[in-house]
Amino acid sequence: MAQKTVREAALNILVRVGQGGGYSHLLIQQEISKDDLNQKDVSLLTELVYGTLQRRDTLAFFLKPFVRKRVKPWVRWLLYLAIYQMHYLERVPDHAIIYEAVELAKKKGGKSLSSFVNGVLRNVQRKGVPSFDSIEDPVKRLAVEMSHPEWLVKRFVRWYGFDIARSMCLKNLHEKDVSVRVQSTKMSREDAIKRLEQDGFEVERSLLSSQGIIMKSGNIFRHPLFKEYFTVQDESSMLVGEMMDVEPGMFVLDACSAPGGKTTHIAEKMKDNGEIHAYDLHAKKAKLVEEKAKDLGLSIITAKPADSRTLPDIYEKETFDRILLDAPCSGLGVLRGKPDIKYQKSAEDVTNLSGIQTDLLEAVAPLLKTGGKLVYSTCTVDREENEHVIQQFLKNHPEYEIDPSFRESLPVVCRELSGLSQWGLQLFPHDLDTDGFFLTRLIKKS
Ligand SMILES: C[S@@+](CC[C@H](N)C(=O)[O-])C[C@H]1O[C@@H](n2cnc3c(N)ncnc32)[C@H](O)[C@@H]1O
Repeated sequence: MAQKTVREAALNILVRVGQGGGYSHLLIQQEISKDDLNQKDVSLLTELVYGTLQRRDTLAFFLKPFVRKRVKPWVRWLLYLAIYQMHYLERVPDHAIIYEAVELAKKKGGKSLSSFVNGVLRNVQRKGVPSFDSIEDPVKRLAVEMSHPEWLVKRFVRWYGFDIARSMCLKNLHEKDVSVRVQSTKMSREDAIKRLEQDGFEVERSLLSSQGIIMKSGNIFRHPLFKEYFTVQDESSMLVGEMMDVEPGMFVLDACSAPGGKTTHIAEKMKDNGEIHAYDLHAKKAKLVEEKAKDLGLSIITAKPADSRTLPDIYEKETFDRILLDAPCSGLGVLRGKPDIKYQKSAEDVTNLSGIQTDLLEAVAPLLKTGGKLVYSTCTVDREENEHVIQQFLKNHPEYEIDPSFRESLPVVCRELSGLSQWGLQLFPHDLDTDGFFLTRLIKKS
């Protein structure tokens, strides 16, 4: 695909995301599979879409002094796309970026629009973008500079203070390395690393999971062993499987399991011996868990659709040795890979989700055996969905406590992190370059 066409494809995706017509990561995936893109095109498309979307609010601030009238959404996205490249990317000279934007404007909107786009971009080039110093309020300034909505920045600052909020927002703007988990009943991590290095990949060992490998270069999705031996999973998610403290032969419940990343990890930890009962609200999603287990050659997982709030109707009390509640959440920890989320979620969503998380926890808690362990996790950095859910639960359930061995069973690199509290571990994206993630382990006292 010619570079100009990649820019057009990027613009089309941005416009669709802006209209609420799809998620950026899925639309990029669709575009990649539709066209025969080479690796360079794929990288450029991904960079243009994510970069522009990640910086949307900053780009709007940059553009404001140069556009006084209302413009159509696609024209606005075209200008954002061009200013993103002019301001943040060094590879392409400004005149080439402006030329391509003007050509695109001509193709989509005719001569007068192309003159408008040309005029705006030439002005931006000549006068430069406005300085953030013109925004007096520090929270507002941070929100604009880091392109995060103000309500969210306010919340981050309220929970964690200005410095952590700033580091987190900054990290959210940048892509992270892909990490994978090796199917440990089939291959050791060392053998996997040897094989990948022989095949030209650069990799690092994860410090959060003995099965984790961080890909520093190379496209793991195209590796011949990918489907049967590897699962793409953030290191923070791998930590959940590690912290489940399972053994072969156990009876395990995974209450919110799709697409099955953690379920299959737990099965691997159990050496595919025992039983895992996996549920997800949607039948289609529960199928994904079964398919994932099949690809990896794991036999102990049974996945079914159900609202896990109804599981007490299916199971006797004190049935399971281990329970995982990897709860549905706002996803505010995964903004690096899914920038759309920051513009879509609201404080009200967070509150609603914390209600669902509490209900799920209340429903599954009676199903744990005395002496059994329950891991609660989310991929968010919001206290209302994390510590507050756990605090409230423990207040109402004196039979439960935080597992006293939780802290010492964490990997060494996690033990001094600022997010480690009496309620669990809040991983920030800037701590260990993972997603933002919360996890804790409760134990039912005997
Ligand atoms: C964070 S995701 C789970 C990710 C999964 N554990 C993994 O590692 O691949 C949360 C899941 O909970 C499911 N879910 C939401 N509400 C639910 C409910 N009431 N009962 C069961 N599953 C639910 C969603 O469909 C979603 O797949």
